[in-house]
Amino acid sequence: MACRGSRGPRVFLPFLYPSIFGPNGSHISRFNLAVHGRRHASTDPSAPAQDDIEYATTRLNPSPDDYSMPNFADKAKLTLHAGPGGHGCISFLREAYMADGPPNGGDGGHGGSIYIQAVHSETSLHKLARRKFARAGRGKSGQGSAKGGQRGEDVILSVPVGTVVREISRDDPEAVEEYLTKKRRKRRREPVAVEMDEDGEPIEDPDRKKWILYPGMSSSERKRVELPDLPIRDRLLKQPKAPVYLDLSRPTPRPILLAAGGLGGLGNPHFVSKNLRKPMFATRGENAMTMEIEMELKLLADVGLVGLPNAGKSTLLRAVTNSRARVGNWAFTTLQPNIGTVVLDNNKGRPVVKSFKVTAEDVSDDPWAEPAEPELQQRTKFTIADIPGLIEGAHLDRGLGIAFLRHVERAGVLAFVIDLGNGNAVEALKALWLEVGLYAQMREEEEQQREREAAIDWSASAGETIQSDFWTSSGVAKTTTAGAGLHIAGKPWFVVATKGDLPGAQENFAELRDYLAAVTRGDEPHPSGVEGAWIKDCAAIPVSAINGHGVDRVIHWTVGLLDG
Ligand SMILES: Nc1nc2c(ncn2[C@@H]2O[C@H](COP(=O)(O)OP(=O)(O)OP(=O)(O)O)[C@@H](O)[C@H]2O)c(=O)[nH]1
Ligand SMILES: [Mg+2]
Repeated sequence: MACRGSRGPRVFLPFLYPSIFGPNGSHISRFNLAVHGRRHASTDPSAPAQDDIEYATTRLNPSPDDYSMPNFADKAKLTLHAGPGGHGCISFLREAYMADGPPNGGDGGHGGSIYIQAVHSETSLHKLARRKFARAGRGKSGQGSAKGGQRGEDVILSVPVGTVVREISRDDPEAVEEYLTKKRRKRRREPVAVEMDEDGEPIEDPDRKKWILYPGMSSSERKRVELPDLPIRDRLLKQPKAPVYLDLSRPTPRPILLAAGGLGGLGNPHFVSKNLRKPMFATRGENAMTMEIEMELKLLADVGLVGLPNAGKSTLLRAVTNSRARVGNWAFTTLQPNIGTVVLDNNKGRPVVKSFKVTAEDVSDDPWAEPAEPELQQRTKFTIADIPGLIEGAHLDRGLGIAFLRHVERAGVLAFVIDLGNGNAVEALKALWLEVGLYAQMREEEEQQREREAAIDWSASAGETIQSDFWTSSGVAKTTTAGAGLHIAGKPWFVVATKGDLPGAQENFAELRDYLAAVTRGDEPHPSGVEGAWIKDCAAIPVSAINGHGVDRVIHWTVGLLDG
């Protein structure tokens, strides 16, 4: 696969091509040795320092202002207001020669609900983060001539695949009402004294507030009117059980309910009985729930690049993809994650790199359907996430902290990008793994805490509500904690030893390679120190991303790990 835009200076780097040149360097020609000696012998005082090497401005060595930075947010907090129901109507048929017609008040419309859907077309939460709240439509009230009110408009929040949704709090006035009504009804069956308020006045039945009385009634009529028991109504949609926790790691074929709208009130024809032919009342629409949610996007790339600041991660991303990530010779050039796509088939259907992935395609339209049998599919591309650099002590919130690691947490493969021209590569790798290990530990503790909290049932009507259980029944499962730290340390990983063109890179690389061989043999512990971590084949691939040298091997190696 040809590297994109590899038009740097013609530097010959034999150690980037070990398959052509034997380990003893026997095939290196005199000319090559001369070039090599001039560029890499760090002991040579005439060797140019890193900053002295002039690189032409190319796609891989762009000027710092040649980049694209789409809007991006990986966190959002929203307050959801479901729509309240419209009121029922009190009305009677009036026609010529029919002065006293039957009741014909329409029912109120139901309030709109709020749903969430994970779609591939969204890549960021910035639109929702700006919005702060989402409000579904209110149901319209019913009208005369048996005209039902219009339903409130539903709201569907479209979020990127990889979003985790957590409920922070909810206020469901109807659930509280339902609970109190049940309690009151139970008490009414037992003879009790009428409840009095502080002034000794009898407390008005709270159920009365749920009725609308005919506006033409006098106040004495209002006091005398006998209201029936509130009808028990079936909910169209059950509120999801608290606390909502959704891990939308796959596109959802249908929107998932977050907050159901209130039911519309009933018009007066519903209350006609043998004894009451002209009911002068209707019911009010239900109040709707308010819910506060927090969303967190964990990008779903196949490969995650982890490295110290200024290591060359963004340059590597540019070299293997069409990304226009910002590159600059200073730390923290990248401030938000970049995703690039490596195309393996040149978009012509003919594979350049053969790769297969196991898919359990979520094409089924039914979220409750059994997951489909996995099948083998030709992989035509894979994605790489480049995140801001980590510095030593990032877990203590130094630099930009370790929060960005959430974007590589779900990657299938981790690629540690290490600058061969900047200090000992082995030490750099250990420092990075330390931060990654601490991050994994922190996430696992958070997860356990959340599970403990979820086990406590705070709701009054515990176990009574039925949820729309998409997340549990369809396999979009809650994240389960693996053994301590293993959910990241258990992933396949490799090292991309970059800036191979710099002086001293070769010795540094040789030390790194020996160290990784020892880790693979089991002579050295895994750099994270986690027991049982992945050490099947720890490799280091030397590249010079700025020249596009060696980057094809990164692609082949990654594909091997993804397929493995
Ligand atoms: N000599 C040489 N320089 C390189 C190579 N790759 C990247 N650089 C330079 O290293 C500097 C940093 O590169 P970036 O790609 O921005 O590094 P980064 O890891 O993304 O940095 P942050 O985003 O700050 O974490 C730039 O000046 C690049 O031109 C390489 O292979 N050889
Ligand atoms: Mg960068």
